[in-house]
Amino acid sequence: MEHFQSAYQEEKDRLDRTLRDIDSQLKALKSIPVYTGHDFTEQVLEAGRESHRQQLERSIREPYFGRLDFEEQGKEAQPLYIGKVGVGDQDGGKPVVIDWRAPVASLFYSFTGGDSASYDAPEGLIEGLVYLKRNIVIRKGILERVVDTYNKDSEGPAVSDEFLVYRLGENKDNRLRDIVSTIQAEQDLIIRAARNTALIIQGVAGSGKTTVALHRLAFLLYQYKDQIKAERMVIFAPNHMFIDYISEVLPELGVGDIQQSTFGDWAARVLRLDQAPADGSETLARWFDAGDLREGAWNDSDLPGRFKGAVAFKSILESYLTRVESGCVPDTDFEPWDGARLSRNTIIDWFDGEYKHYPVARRKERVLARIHRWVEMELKKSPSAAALKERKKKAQQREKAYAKKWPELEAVALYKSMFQSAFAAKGQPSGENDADAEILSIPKPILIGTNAYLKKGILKEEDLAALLYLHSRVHELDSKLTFDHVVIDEAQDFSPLQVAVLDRFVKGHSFTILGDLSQGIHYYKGVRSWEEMQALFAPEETAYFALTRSYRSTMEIIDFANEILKRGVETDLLAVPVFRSGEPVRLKPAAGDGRLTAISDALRQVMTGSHRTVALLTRTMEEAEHLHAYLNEAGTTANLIGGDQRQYAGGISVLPVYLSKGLEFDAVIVTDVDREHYGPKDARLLYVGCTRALHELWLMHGNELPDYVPDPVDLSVTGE
Ligand SMILES: Nc1ncnc2c1ncn2[C@@H]1O[C@H](COP(=O)(O)OP(=O)(O)OP(=O)(O)O)[C@@H](O)[C@H]1O
Repeated sequence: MEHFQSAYQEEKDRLDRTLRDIDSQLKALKSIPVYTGHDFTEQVLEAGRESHRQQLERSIREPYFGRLDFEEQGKEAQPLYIGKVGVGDQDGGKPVVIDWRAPVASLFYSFTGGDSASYDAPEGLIEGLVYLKRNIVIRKGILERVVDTYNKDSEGPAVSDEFLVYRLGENKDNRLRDIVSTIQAEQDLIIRAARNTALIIQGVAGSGKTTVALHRLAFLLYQYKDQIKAERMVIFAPNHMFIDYISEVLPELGVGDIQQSTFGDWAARVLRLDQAPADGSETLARWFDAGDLREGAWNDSDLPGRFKGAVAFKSILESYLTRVESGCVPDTDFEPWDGARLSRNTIIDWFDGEYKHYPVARRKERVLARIHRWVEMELKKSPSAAALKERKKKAQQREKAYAKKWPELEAVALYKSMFQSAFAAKGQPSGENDADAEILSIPKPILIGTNAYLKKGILKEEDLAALLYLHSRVHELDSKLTFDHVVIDEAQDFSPLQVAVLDRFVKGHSFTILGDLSQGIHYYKGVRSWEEMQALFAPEETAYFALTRSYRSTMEIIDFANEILKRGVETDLLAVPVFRSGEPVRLKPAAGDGRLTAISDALRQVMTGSHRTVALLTRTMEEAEHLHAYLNEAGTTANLIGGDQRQYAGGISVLPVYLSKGLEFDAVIVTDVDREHYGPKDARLLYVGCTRALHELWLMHGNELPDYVPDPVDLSVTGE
């Protein structure tokens, strides 16, 4: 007790000193008049002062969150205070607060007890001793809590989770938050991994994948500030509401300007499409409406998304491109007017010789420009002004007609013509060359289906990766469109071809790819194993990490969700809970006429707690609309969330379970947990729903529970 009191007093004194220091730095900065003139050097200095001012203003509210007493070999032990931003002392000398991303700060996260400690620094491995690791909670400049997680002098467990459990027990509002004060060693390894590697991370639900990815971006920007720019980094997320949900973490970490996009939106920008083709509503309905629609559609060759997302599809595109390239130059000489002739052989020499190293669209452009120059030279040889005029006119017409004989080399046009020629060739005697054979390997139903909608000018989400691949092969990539680093969240719903295409847009395979195969509910397009992604890279270009601890939910919820997985999906990817106990999971009947009343009763009971966010997860969109209307009528304010939702407002949300992926709520009520709604293949979907809950989980069930829902008597589940 005495120790804690003295620790508290010690930290309070230190905090007062730090705040005074920051305050006087701020005052000094503010006393310099803001420069508004045109001198460039002065403008740069002013921008530097402004960003320093902003940093200090953030620091003064919460200057640091941790302390580490470290004795570097051969030096004296000293306390290091670690914060979200580094603060130097008034004279720019010794740091008062160390940035959490600095090499020495990694000890704060990686040290888990023991006699010696070390960390990697630019100058090599630094070794020494850790005496104290302390968490310090400061809110609005006031010291709230001091918790020692390691003290060399005291007995007991080396590093305790007490502080982490305290943080996890808090209620959440409508945004994801930073975790700088409690990053775990396994997460820190990923955050600080080297830049030029494709990291592939399998993390169970709630293991912090999204959070870790965002912290990694902030780390990369700090560590490689001269080589990486925020605007050239991107995080791909599944939908706009999710982007809104994560939108505050990066600014909190002091890094803005990082692009956040869905794959569809980005593809539409690159391909200059008017609109991003989304998963069609009929696809979603087919896959997420309860019932038998999906039966018999689980083979890859029946699933267009799986077929078009496979790396094998890339070789089909390649061989089609080879065919297009070899047949690009029209099979006639070029005659700008009668009597003048440029032989096809000369044109082929240009196309296949001098310009060979350019992408094909550029080769075409160059050849046509050269032909034009040749025409101009020839025109100069005209015998009279009248002949010149006449020839010029003819040449213009014929150049235009000749250019038209070249194939159109835009991605969409190429893709369409590929399907058309495959369609036309089907049923004909076997292909004349290898290229034909490749194209003809497209399964018939996919060929017929795709050709039919392409003809109508429709594109689907499943076509985007192939279109981007074609685009990147025929055009030179605009450097404005390339990335320094790419994060793919919910990557289990990405296809290998999507990643292969992105690899063409990113420097040095600099990827962070995160997902959870147990949450692979977009089965019709996503990956089935991480090897599918790993195979895209050479072994030395990629690294695999697994996150198995789950931080979001209580032990009761995790045990329950794990059981669903064990029974419904054969998997060894089970979550290990942090020791945080809460309410038992509740199973309540809600069927027939009393269904809606039972659900709203459950909601009322849940709302008596201190929860700030509660979700009602229905099985389909239609049921969400229905339930929402019912609650509204009963005077309960709730937000209905649909597929095109752009913002997440918190409070009570009603949404279909498949849209809840990636989000979390203090309490979750899953409705209609019965065999009619959750068929044998829906265990993953129910798992996603259950793992959205932080503190409380209720399942409202009809008459017959699916086999994979555990018996309330087992586990710590209460039922009725
Ligand atoms: N080290 C940590 N300290 C405190 N909280 C953490 C830590 N790691 C994760 N969390 C919390 O756990 C929750 C889950 O994190 P996050 O959403 O990033 O996980 P995820 O793996 O992306 O989840 P899912 O796949 O289920 O969507 C968040 O509330 C996050 O703040």
